[in-house]
Amino acid sequence: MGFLEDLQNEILIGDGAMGTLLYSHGIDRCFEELNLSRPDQVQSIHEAYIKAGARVIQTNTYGGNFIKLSRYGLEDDIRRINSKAVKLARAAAGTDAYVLATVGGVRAFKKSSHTLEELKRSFREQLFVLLNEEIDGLLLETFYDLEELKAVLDIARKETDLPITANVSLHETGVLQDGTPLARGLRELEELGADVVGLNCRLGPYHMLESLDEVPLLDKAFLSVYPNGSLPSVDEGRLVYESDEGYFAESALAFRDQGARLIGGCCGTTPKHIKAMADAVRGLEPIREKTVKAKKAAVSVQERLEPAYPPLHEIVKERRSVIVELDPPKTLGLDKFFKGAEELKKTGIDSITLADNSLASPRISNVAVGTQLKERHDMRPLIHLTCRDRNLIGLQSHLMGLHSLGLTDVLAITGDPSKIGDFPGATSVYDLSSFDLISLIKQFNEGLSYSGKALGGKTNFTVAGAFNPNVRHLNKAAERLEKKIACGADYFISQPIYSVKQMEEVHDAVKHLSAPLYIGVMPLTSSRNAEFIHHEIPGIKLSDQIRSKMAEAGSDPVRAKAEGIAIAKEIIDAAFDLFNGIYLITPFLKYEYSVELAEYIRDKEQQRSEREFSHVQHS
Ligand SMILES: Cc1cc2nc3c(=O)[nH]c(=O)nc-3n(C[C@H](O)[C@H](O)[C@H](O)COP(=O)(O)OP(=O)(O)OC[C@H]3O[C@@H](n4cnc5c(N)ncnc54)[C@H](O)[C@@H]3O)c2cc1C
Ligand code: MET
Ligand SMILES: [Zn+2]
Repeated sequence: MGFLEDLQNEILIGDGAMGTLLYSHGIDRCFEELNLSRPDQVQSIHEAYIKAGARVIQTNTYGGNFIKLSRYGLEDDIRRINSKAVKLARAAAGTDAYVLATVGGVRAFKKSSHTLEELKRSFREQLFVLLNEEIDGLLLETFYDLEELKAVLDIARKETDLPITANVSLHETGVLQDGTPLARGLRELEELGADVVGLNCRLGPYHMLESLDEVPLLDKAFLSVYPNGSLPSVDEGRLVYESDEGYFAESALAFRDQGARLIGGCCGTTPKHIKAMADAVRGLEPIREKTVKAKKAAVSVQERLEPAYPPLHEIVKERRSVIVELDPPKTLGLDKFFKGAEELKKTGIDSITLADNSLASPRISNVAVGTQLKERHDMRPLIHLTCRDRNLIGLQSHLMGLHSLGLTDVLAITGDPSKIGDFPGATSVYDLSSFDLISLIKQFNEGLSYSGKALGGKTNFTVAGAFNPNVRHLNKAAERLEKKIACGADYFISQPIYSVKQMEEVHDAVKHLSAPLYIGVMPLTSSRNAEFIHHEIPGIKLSDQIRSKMAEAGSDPVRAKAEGIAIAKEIIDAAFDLFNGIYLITPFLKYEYSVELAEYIRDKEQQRSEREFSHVQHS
């Protein structure tokens, strides 16, 4: 008989964890390398599981791919590690158990961490080694990312007729990370040729049972389930799992009732758990019919509310649009800030943009300031949102908070690293990249959290991405914008530009993009300010002419301001025919600069329309 033939008629018990068991024995390094350095230890764990009643064991190859092994400098040992792993499992199994060769998922919650092509290369290499050894099937496990699992499954299915088990992992009950309901995800895996499909890791029996409630028996594929021992807790810095075997015996019976035919354990489980499950289901037939529980009343996803304002990316496609960065102060007083905001409001600008602790130094929260601008000053705030200061939990909480306050305009950025700011020792979080953050916000607009959980409503954010043209290869910077558009960016806002020539080059580099760009203009305030920007801001070079104009103004603040404004106006003149959107950056809260430039743009635009109007009348 073979693995799949046995599953036709009976419930097979799988093994339990390898990694956490080794860890509980005090081993805290690359577990797969132990196949070479401590083969006895790996084999004795396999033997302990078989003795406990496991009839299906898995090789110690979970992280045996190029991407994971190269983290330990073991990329040259991929073949040896995987091939030895199969030999150890085979030696332990004899004819008492089937040996499945394990291939573990790589992507955790960041899609952008590895491209699909990198993943495929890495898996292909590992699969090639495993399939050349004496195995009874493959076990693809711990895949949070369905796209990744489908890619591996597709490769494997084309390479072998051996049975393939494909297990996904969930952050939330019943739903995959991208929002796909579990039942649908498993069906897709079955259609791609998986012989056994199911769940492993991350959740304990309780949440796995809840998840399986909504999964019917499939046409061809059998169901598998490998729960974790429990949620982990931390004991003196070490992760520990606590659950008793009695609970696992009950759970095994409940898994059988849900239609599972291959039942094992994942992180935190031990031979004791496996024995309890094997004893519990021994002699029991698998169920052959299952009534799927009526779906819990779907969370009523309200239709997306209309945003309070027309989206900036639509406005700027139609007409001239000015947005002004006026940063929340670094100290407590806000009088000058709101005075500046009121003055800017009179110029008719479309929005005030609020930095998120720019240059990695703390400023008054832009959400607090933005809410006051909106509520008390009837102005439209655009909130910068960095990945530096908040982890994946904080970012999602922040987004829900912004939504509840009606702050729907956001600029999603990576954020300057902490080491350049006032607190260089502070952690730069970077759980997400700017690309991931843009995708996350768009996922919120679809009513789903990062883990695919329903948010009970849809947000209506519009998302800007940052554009830094002050780099060596402008075409590479433009490629990043294309990638940001693919993630969902609606428009872009650029760093300041200081030369007409650069303005034209930028226009050439972005004119093919579907998303509009607000071009950055920041007036110089003094010769020292100009010299600082020229010498110390990476990528920005001012022309000799600009620097000498600022130098000639000397230390007279009135003359320096006049020069700074005059230079900015020249840049604005050059921008006028190339970009509808202008982003004025206020230097050091000196709002009078931005007010004067915003008035200049408004008047220039007005004169232009009057000219066009009279031209139409006379023609
Ligand atoms: C309009 C605007 C507003 C900003 N507001 C803030 C703010 O409020 N708070 C704050 O902390 N920072 C702010 N910044 C700075 C910004 O976070 C950093 O400049 C950032 O690292 C680059 O923008 P990004 O976040 O889109 O980075 P990404 O495009 O995600 O780039 C990430 C990393 O790749 C590098 N990179 C980008 N393009 C290239 C390229 N072509 N070649 C090589 N390397 C490249 C970047 O230097 C960066 O380290 C702002 C920038 C802009 C343009
Ligand atoms: C991280 S999920 C578990 C991987 C593998 N099956 C192990 O037990 O070590
Ligand atoms: Zn696990």
